[in-house]
Amino acid sequence: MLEDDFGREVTGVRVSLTDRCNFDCVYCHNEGLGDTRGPMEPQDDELSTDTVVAFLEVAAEFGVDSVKFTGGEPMLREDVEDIVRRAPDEMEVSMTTNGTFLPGRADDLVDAGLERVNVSQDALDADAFAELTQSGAYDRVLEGVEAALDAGLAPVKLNMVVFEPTAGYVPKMVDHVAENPGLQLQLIEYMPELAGHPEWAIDIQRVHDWLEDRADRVEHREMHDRKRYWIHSESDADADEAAHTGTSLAASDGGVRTPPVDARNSGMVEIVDPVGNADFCANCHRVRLTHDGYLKGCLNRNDDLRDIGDDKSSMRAAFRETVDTRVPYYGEYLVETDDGGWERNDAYVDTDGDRAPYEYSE
Ligand SMILES: Nc1nc2c(ncn2[C@@H]2O[C@H](COP(=O)(O)OP(=O)(O)OP(=O)(O)O)[C@@H](O)[C@H]2O)c(=O)[nH]1
Ligand SMILES: C[S@@+](CC[C@H](N)C(=O)[O-])C[C@H]1O[C@@H](n2cnc3c(N)ncnc32)[C@H](O)[C@@H]1O
Ligand code: SF4
Ligand code: SF4
Repeated sequence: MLEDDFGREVTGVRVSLTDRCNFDCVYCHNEGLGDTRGPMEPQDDELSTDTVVAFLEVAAEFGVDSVKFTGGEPMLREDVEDIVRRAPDEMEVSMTTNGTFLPGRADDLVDAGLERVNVSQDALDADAFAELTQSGAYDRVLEGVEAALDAGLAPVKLNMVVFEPTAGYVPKMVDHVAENPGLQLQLIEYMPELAGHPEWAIDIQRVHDWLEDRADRVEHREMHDRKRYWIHSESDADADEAAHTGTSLAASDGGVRTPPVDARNSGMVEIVDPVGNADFCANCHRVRLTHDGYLKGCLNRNDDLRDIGDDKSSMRAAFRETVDTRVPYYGEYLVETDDGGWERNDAYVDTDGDRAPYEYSE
């Protein structure tokens, strides 16, 4: 297993299969690949099926035991099933998707070896969903979640980005997963680093505090030192109160409610809180492959992109170099200033990437 200079072993790879998407979510960081907007058709710069598989085989040689397929929207590619089928047996294979293409394909993905899936769902309300994703596909996403559950993917995690426009929906989403066996929830702190709009962020600690108050059990996940809360669902009356409390989660004075009185079921809620979190970065064990064949050591960086080339020897070299040079983003690449802000560490001002950064536009 390869380890970087900060003692972080690399155990996972995240592979963006495309930078295209059928949604245009207002918050999208697109895993650092620039805008998702553009043609929907397959593009010439996308890695071939064979290249993705060869890269995974190289990663397995280095002891990597999990792969996450992401995008853009990974299921816009017709060969996802093929790639999953050909992934090394020793790897846990998962995918993060907006869910719209799961109906009709979830069974084939399971046959191919997909073990679990994360589906992005930011709200339980069609209008809010449409506003956030700039799409009218709410019902289709719900069908996608059902298809994933029916196909036996376990767990099915709902990914919800928590920021000003969604914070009010947190309590309902928490109840939703507590009431539906097979579902789990990831509350993802809004990351403005690539997407801009820092003013949309809310204080994620308030969500931690609120969950802590409701949880029967709290666990720490080794990866990123993330916290997991096990939550009972509430009676309908409590859910109404929780929805009200959710509105106050978005308000500056915060909102903490009393524990549930009528517990029926239990669900897992995990908080993904990377922003300004040096502990999160100190426990980061994955490298990323872009849709057009560049390795990067950190989601937030685009100045260290390394071409994997076409053959396994260049892939091995790029992998080793990427691990050798990867650094925790918060705490090392960025260092905290006296006034609590973050500035780039002079040691990393001269970077040696092979490629110009991907671009975003408003
Ligand atoms: N900054 C940062 N954000 C991350 C990292 N991993 C996940 N995230 C955030 O969480 C989002 C959802 O991640 P997913 O790809 O669904 O899955 P995951 O939580 O990383 O992995 P699993 O829980 O194991 O499925 C990402 O798109 C990021 O916004 C990371 O290493 N660094
Ligand atoms: C970039 S998407 C790619 C996969 C797929 N299209 C989807 O939406 O699930 C991966 C995850 O990143 C999350 N995400 C996108 N932009 C984000 C941001 N600015 N802050 C936090 N999470 C974000 C999305 O919610 C989604 O769960
Ligand atoms: S569905 Fe995923 S990739 Fe597409 S715009 Fe939304 S977050 Fe970005
Ligand atoms: S080092 Fe980069 S990719 Fe890893 S957790 Fe920190 S911000 Fe995320």
